[in-house]
Amino acid sequence: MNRQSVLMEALPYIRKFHGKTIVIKLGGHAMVDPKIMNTVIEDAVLLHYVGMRVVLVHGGGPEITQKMQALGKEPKFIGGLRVTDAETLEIAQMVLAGKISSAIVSLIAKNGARGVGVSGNDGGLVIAEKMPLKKIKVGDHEEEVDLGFVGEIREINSKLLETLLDAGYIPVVSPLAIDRKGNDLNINADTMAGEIAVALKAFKLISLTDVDGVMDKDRTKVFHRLTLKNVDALMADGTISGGMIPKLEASMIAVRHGVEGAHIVNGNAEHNLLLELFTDDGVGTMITASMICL
Ligand SMILES: Nc1ncnc2c1ncn2[C@@H]1O[C@H](COP(=O)(O)OP(=O)(O)O)[C@@H](O)[C@H]1O
Ligand SMILES: CC(=O)N[C@@H](CCC(=O)OP(=O)(O)O)C(=O)O
Repeated sequence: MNRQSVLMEALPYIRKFHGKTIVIKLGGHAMVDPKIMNTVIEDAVLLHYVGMRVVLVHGGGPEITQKMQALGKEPKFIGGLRVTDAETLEIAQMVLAGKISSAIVSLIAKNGARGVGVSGNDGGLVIAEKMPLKKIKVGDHEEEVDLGFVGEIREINSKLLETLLDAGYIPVVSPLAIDRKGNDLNINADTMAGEIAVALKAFKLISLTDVDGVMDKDRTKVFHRLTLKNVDALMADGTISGGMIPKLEASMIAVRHGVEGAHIVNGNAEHNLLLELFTDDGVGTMITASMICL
């Protein structure tokens, strides 16, 4: 394709997205290579400069896991959620709000825009409650397990984010929350991104991860377009597992509540964010309420 066609393909999208809110979730597995991470932030800053209201929500699961292991703690996940004791919560706070958020804000500055790191507990942004006991299958019976300091979101007060966006900042949100008594809770970053997209009435929710999109059971084929009904079926037949579960649950919540499209994209290839948004075919998986013709 010549340069002119590339531009002509992108321009209608640039016009359509102007002034719209986009929530981009940076998965921990998509933040491994510093060079690619820089191109992701470069793209996010470009979206900001073409007039989109960009909110970044970051993860950091792999780095929390690494720190836990270095301290001799064994990480445990149930349904894609980390079992979080008091010490693990402290590690999560240090890694997420202390390190990753600050690094992203600096990268935004290097790319010529202004980012502000906020955690779910800043300004009462995310109010959650401790998650109730989860039922899991052990052999032929069910057991109830306590996930510890993991939160279930009850309320998002998006005013803080709107204020930052109105003032021209790119908010960088860490997946932590507080309960109504001010106790800290760990939140899955996909869930956080989905709920924030709903609260901000975002146009798009983009999840950058380490796979090319939602794949079939033997992981040979990527589904480029899925409806809510398709996702339900893939969840039910066991095609979806591990970290993809909260990602797709969050995508479904977002789309059910008015977000036009939730996208799962490989963040480990340069400029995939732009290719997904500004080309007709995209590169990852787009989830919509029903099949739409482009
Ligand atoms: N059907 C599926 N298609 C693609 N990936 C899947 C699927 N089911 C489970 N996964 C897993 O989900 C992972 C992405 O989730 P996760 O590890 O939590 O990423 P992130 O840290 O980017 O949020 C993939 O690396 C893959 O192992
Ligand atoms: C409750 C829960 O699971 N919290 C996550 C928060 C970070 C996260 O979600 O990071 P990724 O997006 O990289 O997976 C955790 O502790 O790993």
